Amino acid sequence: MEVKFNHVTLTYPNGIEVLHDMDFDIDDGQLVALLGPSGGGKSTTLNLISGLLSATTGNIYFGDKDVTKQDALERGVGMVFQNYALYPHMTVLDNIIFPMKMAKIDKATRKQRALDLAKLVRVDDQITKKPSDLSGGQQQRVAIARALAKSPNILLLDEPLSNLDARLRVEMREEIRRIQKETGVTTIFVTHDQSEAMHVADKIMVLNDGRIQQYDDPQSLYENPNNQFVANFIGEPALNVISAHQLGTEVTQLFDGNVATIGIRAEALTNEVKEPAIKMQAVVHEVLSFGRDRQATISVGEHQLIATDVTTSALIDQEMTLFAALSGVYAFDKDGQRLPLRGERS
Ligand SMILES: Nc1ncnc2c1ncn2[C@@H]1O[C@H](COP(=O)(O)OP(=O)(O)OP(=O)(O)O)[C@@H](O)[C@H]1O
Repeated sequence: MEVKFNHVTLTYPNGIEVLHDMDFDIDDGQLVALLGPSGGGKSTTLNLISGLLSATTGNIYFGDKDVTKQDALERGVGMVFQNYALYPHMTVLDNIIFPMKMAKIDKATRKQRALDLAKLVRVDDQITKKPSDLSGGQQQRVAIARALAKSPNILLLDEPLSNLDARLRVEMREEIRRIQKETGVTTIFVTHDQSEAMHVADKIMVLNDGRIQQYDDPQSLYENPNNQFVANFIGEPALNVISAHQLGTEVTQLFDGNVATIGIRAEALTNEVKEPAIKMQAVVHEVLSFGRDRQATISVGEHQLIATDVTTSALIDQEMTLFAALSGVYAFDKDGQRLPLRGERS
């Protein structure tokens, strides 16, 4: 089911507007991540979609239907929370059956559907166990099956992986993607972990200060960030940021507008010529190798940078010329808005 926000705002009872002019469409069948730092507005946005919160102004649509005034039950959403919230005294199967029992779906139908869902989320060999006998990942699978029990219009996941250890997180994010693709249910997923969002989502909405910073597919967010916030938030290691005056007009004149800072991706920086590239005088302090990865620490004037494509042949502690491939170099104005390369503005 398509979700549409039409100029939605939310003001909490304390009078503070925390979401400003949210205007977006989520296509039917997509997996969308709401990504941003703490306090950015992710949970508030999710709760507006679920109906747990009501929009202060603006309208929310599911497909062609205006659901702005509907509560969570009427909207038919399935929700999964970070703490699973399974019923501890019920078996896995009964946990999945429970919402269908409440909805008075007949016994045989609900049992068959619960068995099908247990199979879908791959806990069909665990159905007689209690939640406490399952691993965190298995509990989360059951929580997803339970949320899908009533065939929701939309599936909402609030930081579903944050209680799992690193290895399980990677496994479960692939599982969420698989389950979502198999069911085709439009799914919205809250996370503060950029790598999680980049791996699972068809599109990512980056939220900060209650505003959409950018809403795009993962590759475009990485390659073409709208502003300094998005460029900083997406990518590991974080973007290198250098003041414009450090690099001089030779670099700033490549861009249209008043350049305040330049951002350089760690993998764009190299000691071997890459064209087209900008040049800078730098000192390489150290090049460390970690298996197939490398990481160099560098200074350019007063700025400390991290580079992942500097070879071990670089001179250490001596000034040398480094190159930054233009595809990984972004210019920002004083407000952090991205400036285009000269002649690139459409
Ligand atoms: N019940 C509330 N009353 C007043 N302000 C609130 C309430 N809940 C959240 N806020 C404020 O709304 C803003 C957005 O919060 P929200 O919880 O949506 O952010 P978030 O991105 O989900 O953060 P987190 O990752 O920490 O959960 C914050 O400034 C927060 O302080």
